[in-house]
Amino acid sequence: MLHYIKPYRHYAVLTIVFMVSEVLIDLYQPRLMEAIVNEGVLGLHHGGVPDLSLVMQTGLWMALIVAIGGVCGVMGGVCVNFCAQNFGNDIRKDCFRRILHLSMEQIDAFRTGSLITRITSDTTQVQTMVSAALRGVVRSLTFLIAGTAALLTLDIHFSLIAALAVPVILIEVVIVVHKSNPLFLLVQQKIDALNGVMQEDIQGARVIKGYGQEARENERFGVANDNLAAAQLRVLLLIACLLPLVNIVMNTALVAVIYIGSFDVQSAMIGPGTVMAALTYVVLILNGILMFAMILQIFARGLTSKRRLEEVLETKPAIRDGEDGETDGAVSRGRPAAIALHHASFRYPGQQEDVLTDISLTVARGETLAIVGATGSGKSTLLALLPRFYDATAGEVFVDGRDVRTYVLHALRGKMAIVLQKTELFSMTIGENIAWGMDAASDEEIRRAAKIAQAADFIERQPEGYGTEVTEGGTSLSGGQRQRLALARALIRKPEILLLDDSTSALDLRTESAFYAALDGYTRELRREGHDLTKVIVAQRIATARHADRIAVLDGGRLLACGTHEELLERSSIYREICASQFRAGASGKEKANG
Ligand SMILES: Nc1ncnc2c1ncn2[C@@H]1O[C@H](COP(=O)(O)OP(=O)(O)OP(=O)(O)O)[C@@H](O)[C@H]1O
Repeated sequence: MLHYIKPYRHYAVLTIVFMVSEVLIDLYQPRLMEAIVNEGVLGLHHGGVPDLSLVMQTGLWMALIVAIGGVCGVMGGVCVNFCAQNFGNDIRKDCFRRILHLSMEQIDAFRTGSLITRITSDTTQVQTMVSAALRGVVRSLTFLIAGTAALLTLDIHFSLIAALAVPVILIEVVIVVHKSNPLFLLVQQKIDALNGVMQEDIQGARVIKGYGQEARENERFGVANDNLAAAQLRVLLLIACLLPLVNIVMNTALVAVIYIGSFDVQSAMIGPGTVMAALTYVVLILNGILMFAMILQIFARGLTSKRRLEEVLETKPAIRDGEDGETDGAVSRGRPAAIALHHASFRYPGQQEDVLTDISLTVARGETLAIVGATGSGKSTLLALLPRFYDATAGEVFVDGRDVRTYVLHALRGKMAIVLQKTELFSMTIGENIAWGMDAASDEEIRRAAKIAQAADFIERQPEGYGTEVTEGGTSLSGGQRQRLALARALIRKPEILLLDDSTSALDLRTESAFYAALDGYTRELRREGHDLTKVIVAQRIATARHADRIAVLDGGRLLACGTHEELLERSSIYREICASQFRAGASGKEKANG
C-alpha cells in the first residue's frame, strides 16, 4: 500500500523536516531556560550578581525560536494532511473501482456492510496511521533520541534515571499493544455488522413500518450497537491502563531527578537551572515514549484496516475480460445466432445443486424469445449468464457466435441492455436516469425512449418533467413508473440484445401491451435501418410471452420445451398447465370483479 504515498512523497519529506525542526527547537528551550536561571537570575559564574541584560536577550531569543517552532508545527500539520488526505482519497477511489469490477458472488462474499466499512472507516484508519507515522513517529523518536543526548550533556546521573525509566515504560507499552492488537479486528468486524443492519433497515424501512416491526429492528440494531460498544470499551480500557502506568514511572523519574539534582546543587556541581532543564528533558523524553505508545496503538488499528483494504484491492475480479478478437468458438458458419447456449449448466457458489442443467438453446438475430416457468425455475439465472454476471459452470454461452468468455466485458455488455426484476434508479433527474446508460444522449433520444417505454405521459405530468429529481432508490415513483424508466434507460442504448427480466410485471395489462406494441414498432424501424434487435423476455404472464417468436419453458432448471405458443400447447403438458392455471386465475378474477 506504500505506493499510494509515492505521488505525495514531497509532502511526506517536508512533514519530516518541519517536525524534526519543531522538536529540536522544543529541546533547545530548556538550555535557554537553564542559562536564564543559572546566569541571568542567580549569576552563578559572576559571583552571584544577576545579569538582567542576559535575561532580556535570552528571553527574546526564546520568543523568536518559539515562533519559528510554531511555524514549523503548522507547516508540518499542513503537509501531513495533504499527504494523508490524498493518500486516503486514492485508496478509497481504487477500492470503489475494484468493488465495481468484482463479480456478484465476490460482492456477496464480502457483504455490503463490510464493503462500506472498508471504504469509509478502514480508509480513515490507514489515513490516521500515515499521519501518525509521519508526524508522531518523527516527533516521538526525535524527542527520545535528541532529548537523551541533551540530558547527557547536562549530567550523567540524570541520564541514568532516563536509562532506567525508558525500558520500564517500553515494557508497559509492548504489553498493552500486544493485548489490544486482536481487539482492533474485532472492532472493525462489529462495525461491519452494524453497517449491515443499518443498511438493511434503512432500505427496508417501508417493510418495517408495514409490519410494525420497529421494536424488533430496534432490538437487532441495539444488539449490533452494544456489541460494537463492548468491543470498543475493551480496547479503550486497555489503553486507559497505559496512561496511569506511564505516569507512575514518569513521576518516579522526576522525583529521582529532583533528589539527585538537589545533592549535585548542594555540592555546587550544577546550578538549579540545570535541574530545571533536566526535569523538562525527562518529561519530554517520557512524553515522547508515551506518544510512541499511542502511535503503536494507531498502527495496530491501522494495520488491521490495511489488511482489510488489501483484501479488497487484491481480489482479482472472478469475471474478467477475455481476449478480444478471439474467434474460436463460433457456433455456426455464416451468420451466427445472436445467442446460443451449449449444454450450459450453472450452480451458485457454495450451493449443492445446479440451478440450470444442460441447457441448449439458440436465439436468432432479430428473434424474440420468451422464457416462462415456475418461480425459482432459473429464468433470471439463465438471463444473468448472457452479460456474464455469472459464468456457466459447465457448457458454453455464445453471443454473436463467440464464447462470452472471449469478449472484453465492456464490449459484451455494450451489445446488451438489461432491465432487471428489481428496478434500480439513482438520485438524479428523471431525464438523467433515462440517459444514464448512454454517454451523450440528446433530449430527443431521451423523449423517444420514454415514449416507447410508455413513460412520456407520466413524466410530462411531473412538476418539472424530465428535470424532476428522483429520490434515492426511486421511492418518489410508483413501481410501474420505475419499471417504465428502467425500460426507457435500456432502450436508449439501442442495444443489439434486449434482456427483460420480468420487467413489465408492475404495469397494468393495457400499458404492458401498449409497451410491447411500441417495442415491435421500434424493432421494425431498426430493421429498416439495418439493425436487428434480439429480445429475451422473462415473463410470468402467458399473455406477455405468447407474442414472442418462440417460448422456452423452464422447470427445475431444465429446458423442457421450446416453440411457438401453439406448438407448446400441443407438445408441452407443463406449458398447458401454466396456461390453464393463468386462465383459471384470470376467470376467477373476472367473476369476482363481476359478482
Ligand atoms: N445469489 C444466489 N445464490 C444462491 N442461490 C440463488 C441465488 N440467486 C438465486 N438462487 C437460487 O437459484 C434458483 C433460481 O433462481 P432464479 O432467480 O433464477 O429463478 P426465477 O425462475 O427467475 O424465479 P422468479 O420467477 O421467482 O424470479 C432459486 O432456487 C434461487 O433460490
